[in-house]
Amino acid sequence: MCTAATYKTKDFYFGRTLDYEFSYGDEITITPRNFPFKFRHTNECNSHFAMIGMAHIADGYPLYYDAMNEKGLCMAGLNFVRNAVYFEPKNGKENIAQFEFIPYILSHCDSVLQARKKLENLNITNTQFSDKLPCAQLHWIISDKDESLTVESTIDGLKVYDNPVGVLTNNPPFDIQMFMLNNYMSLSPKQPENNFGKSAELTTYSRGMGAIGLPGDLSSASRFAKVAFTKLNSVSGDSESESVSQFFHILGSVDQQRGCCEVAEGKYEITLYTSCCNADKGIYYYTTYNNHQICAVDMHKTDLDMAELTAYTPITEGKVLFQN
Ligand SMILES: C[C@H](CCC(=O)NCCS(=O)(=O)O)[C@H]1CC[C@H]2[C@@H]3[C@H](O)C[C@@H]4C[C@H](O)CC[C@]4(C)[C@H]3C[C@H](O)[C@]12C
Repeated sequence: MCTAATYKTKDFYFGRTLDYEFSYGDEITITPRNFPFKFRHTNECNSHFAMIGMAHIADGYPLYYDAMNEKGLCMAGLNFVRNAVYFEPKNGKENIAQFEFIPYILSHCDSVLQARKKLENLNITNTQFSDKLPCAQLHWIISDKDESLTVESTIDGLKVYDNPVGVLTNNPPFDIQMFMLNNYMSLSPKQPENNFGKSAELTTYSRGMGAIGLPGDLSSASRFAKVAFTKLNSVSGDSESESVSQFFHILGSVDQQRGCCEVAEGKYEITLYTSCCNADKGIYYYTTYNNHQICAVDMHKTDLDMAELTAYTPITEGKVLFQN
């Protein structure tokens, strides 16, 4: 399972948890402006916006899971198993292979508005990166400081939804996830009033009772409601450290601990990493399952006019800071 969220203070933040039972070999990858993107079915692009994000690099190509570009446009792919359908290339369409979708949008678009235009004529194709890497079944969130979209390629074609809550998890399809939020509209960070019945003498015996009914399990529908409630009610200072700290707390509300989600005999899905992009500053923050120290890579500390990728292996072991 995975969860993505946005957050706005002085700057705009975007990130995701990557929940899975194994890693493909992830690297924080900077694609500079002159890296040649040889798209499979459309014109190659040798000069474009630079981007940074988490990717698996295969044959020198950045297979991004989530990323932002230098203009502050952000995007993440999350599992959408059994619902994602990709098509053969179609005449008259901009045909983009599933694995090219993040690089294509982030190299060409400076905003969600521009991405929306690109999506009007886009067909996500079932072209595999290689025999060893079949198509991942995903749907996507595309965000900037002003708005978010959800993109789903299904049997009915490409669907583009406004995403007013700025969150995404996995199944069911996005319109159903949004509809199910109706069930939670009476939840509140404030203590509840007794609306149950006048004759029942009910008291608030604990703090936090306004959100009783907010799900806490790890299913995708439950994480959607949990993280949306947490994000929409989040309060923090607007400094970089307060904002980043709060962002990790928002996604921490749907963190997956080893042992709670068994996917095969003795195999468990865990939060392999959590990312937080400062989309205004081009900084990619992350933590990993065993490293809670927030680490960061700043895209502007590399030469963005190069043609070669720069990759950083995530620091996966944490250190305890003894004070005595
Ligand atoms: C496994 C990841 C999604 C995690 C997730 O959503 N888990 C939820 C599990 S569940 O549904 O709720 O059961 C996805 C996100 C991005 C994916 C990767 C990216 O799409 C880039 C390439 C694409 C290639 O086609 C396959 C390898 C790959 C390197 C993908 C491997 C894997 O499918 C990734 C890493």
